[in-house]
Amino acid sequence: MTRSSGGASGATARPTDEPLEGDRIGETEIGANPERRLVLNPTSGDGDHVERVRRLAAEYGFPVVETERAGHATELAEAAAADGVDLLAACGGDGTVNEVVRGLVAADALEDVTLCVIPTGTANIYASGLGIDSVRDGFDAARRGDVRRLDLGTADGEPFVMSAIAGLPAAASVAASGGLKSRLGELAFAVEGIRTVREFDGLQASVAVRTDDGAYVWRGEALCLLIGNLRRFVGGNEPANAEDGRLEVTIVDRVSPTDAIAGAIERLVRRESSRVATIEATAVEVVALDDVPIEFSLDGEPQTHDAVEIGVRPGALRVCVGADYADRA
Ligand SMILES: Nc1ncnc2c1ncn2[C@@H]1O[C@H](COP(=O)(O)OP(=O)(O)OP(=O)(O)O)[C@@H](O)[C@H]1O
Repeated sequence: MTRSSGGASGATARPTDEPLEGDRIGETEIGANPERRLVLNPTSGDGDHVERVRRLAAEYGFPVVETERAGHATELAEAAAADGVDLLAACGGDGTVNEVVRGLVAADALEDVTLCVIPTGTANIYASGLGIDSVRDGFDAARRGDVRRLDLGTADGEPFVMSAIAGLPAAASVAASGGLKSRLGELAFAVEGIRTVREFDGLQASVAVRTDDGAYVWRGEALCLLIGNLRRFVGGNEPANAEDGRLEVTIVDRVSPTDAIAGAIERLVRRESSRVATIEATAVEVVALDDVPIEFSLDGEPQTHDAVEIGVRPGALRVCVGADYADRA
């Protein structure tokens, strides 16, 4: 079963000037003057955003807490939830958003805290899927308070907002340079993969996918496994629908080492082929078939699993979206 289109099945597109009843900050769930806080990763992107973000944060009424090390944004988000913050800004790239959401999950605060995203990372793929293309956009989205409930992916309970990928792109992601990543996003991982493809043995895995219509099991050697929540890997670069309670699962078969990368790139950015299967799933179980654990990238952050249960929590995350979000969903 192939995902039908970039449209929002289940999510109704609406004119951006029409208020979303019962969901606007200041009127209902968050209160007229929400307690705000901003978690700032000073090292994200090229790192030259700190002063500007601090200035805008003051203008928009966000007290700032700054991370001091990797993983710290999770602790700061947990603390924010414990302090009764209603509106929490994640300022950084996709990794920072992921860490902040981890903190909200750990604090069991997804219902109490609304996330907004201030993009200062390298790729900022999640922010761009929300219709937020600049730091100012992020603050404006928080001020407008157009809150959507977006699906949250999970891998053995660990959250991901954007994607979980395994195989060559994950293996190569460590090598992807910032500049290339910025220009090409996930594709950069595959481009960098040219350098590592000869050492990449393929992903020996069983992938059991649950769909609305039943189950699908794939076993074999994959070049990569791409699981998107907001991110779409096949059929164009538009964001996927993250309000449908589904994950878009793409399996790219291993092909001969020489044309593997060229083929993968073509398929990743353009269309499906006989070597690519795309399925809309509610759950995925991935098990390594050899004794090599599978390296995953959750929103760009590395993880290793012998076996992993990937699922989706429909509408679990309250997120401020940008003005043109509805057009993209
Ligand atoms: N103060 C800090 N010092 C060092 N590393 C940090 C600090 N704060 C956060 N980090 C780490 O920075 C890493 C990169 O952050 P992030 O993903 O947000 O930016 P990016 O890689 O530039 O952007 P993107 O993921 O959008 O390409 C994360 O793994 C995070 O753990």
